[in-house]
Amino acid sequence: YCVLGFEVDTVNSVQFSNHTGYDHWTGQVMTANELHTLYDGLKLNGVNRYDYVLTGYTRDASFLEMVVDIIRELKCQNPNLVYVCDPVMGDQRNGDGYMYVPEHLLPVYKEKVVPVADIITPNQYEAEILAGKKMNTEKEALEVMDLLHAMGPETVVITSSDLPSSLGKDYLIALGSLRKIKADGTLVKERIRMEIPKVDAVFVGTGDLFTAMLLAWTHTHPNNLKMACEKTASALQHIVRRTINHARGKEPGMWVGGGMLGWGGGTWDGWGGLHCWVVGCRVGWGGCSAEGSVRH
Ligand SMILES: Nc1ncnc2c1ncn2[C@@H]1O[C@H](COP(=O)(O)OP(=O)(O)O)[C@@H](O)[C@H]1O
Ligand SMILES: Cc1ncc(COP(=O)(O)O)c(C=O)c1O
Repeated sequence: YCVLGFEVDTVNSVQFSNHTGYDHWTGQVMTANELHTLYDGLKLNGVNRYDYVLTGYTRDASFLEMVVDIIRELKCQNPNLVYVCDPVMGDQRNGDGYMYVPEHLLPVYKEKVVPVADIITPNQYEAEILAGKKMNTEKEALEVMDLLHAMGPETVVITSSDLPSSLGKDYLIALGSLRKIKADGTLVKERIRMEIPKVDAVFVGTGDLFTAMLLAWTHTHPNNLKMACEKTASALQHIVRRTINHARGKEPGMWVGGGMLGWGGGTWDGWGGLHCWVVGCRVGWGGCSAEGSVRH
């Protein structure tokens, strides 16, 4: 199907009853073999040419390694392919970080996946464990982003952090960094900081949604990370506000959960012709979350 002008092929990396923030969850984790089988089908039909690949939540190390093999092959098919990786591993609550996927995935992300990624979207905790360095100040955050660039990706966006905001404690900080070596050898560097008004609730799936939106907006604004991030954050802000209003009974007529969140204004039609492969979307029901939106 076609969303925001992208024709998207989705592959489940897991199929769970609900997201793992619930007390219980059941379902299947897809294996490397199963992914390979699907990819083989695409190859046999000669339809394995993509403009973008986006990966998210995964629990299986060999699956991740297979993703890397496939990315390499897809990049041979299309050298301009952009791989957008959300290294979904964990989060922090009240300053304490924790992993919600098996710990042995970290070295696979570090040594194999991040090096082939063009854009990565870790949260603060994920950025810190990938770089092996804490970020307590903005200066340290810039150093962490430089360490992540050195691992491979041209674009690093830290989707949320608890760095202090000059606007007060009701704002969360997101940071972005674009580091590009142009054909003539000059280094282009763009750093951005966004202060995002906090909604007093915990959302699951917003990181996934952020990554999907960033993919779409960096396509429209390939050399303007600020613009791409602003448009991404704007959509997120609309969606979390509508979600919380709905959850509190203030907004009628909208579905929450199961993949039917409304968009907060703007028209994104008519981009046409792009082909994108999303690995790692999830199907979930119930709760106050934005999870369906990742299926873009
Ligand atoms: N409580 C919140 N209030 C406002 N915006 C939020 C909130 N939680 C998440 N977001 C939005 O979702 C984006 C992704 O944040 P988050 O879900 O914390 O990332 P991750 O899932 O990678 O940890 C943020 O940049 C912000 O735009
Ligand atoms: C199945 C699944 N996918 C993805 C995520 C990541 O969610 P977020 O987008 O908030 O980082 C989680 C977090 O619990 C999850 O359980």
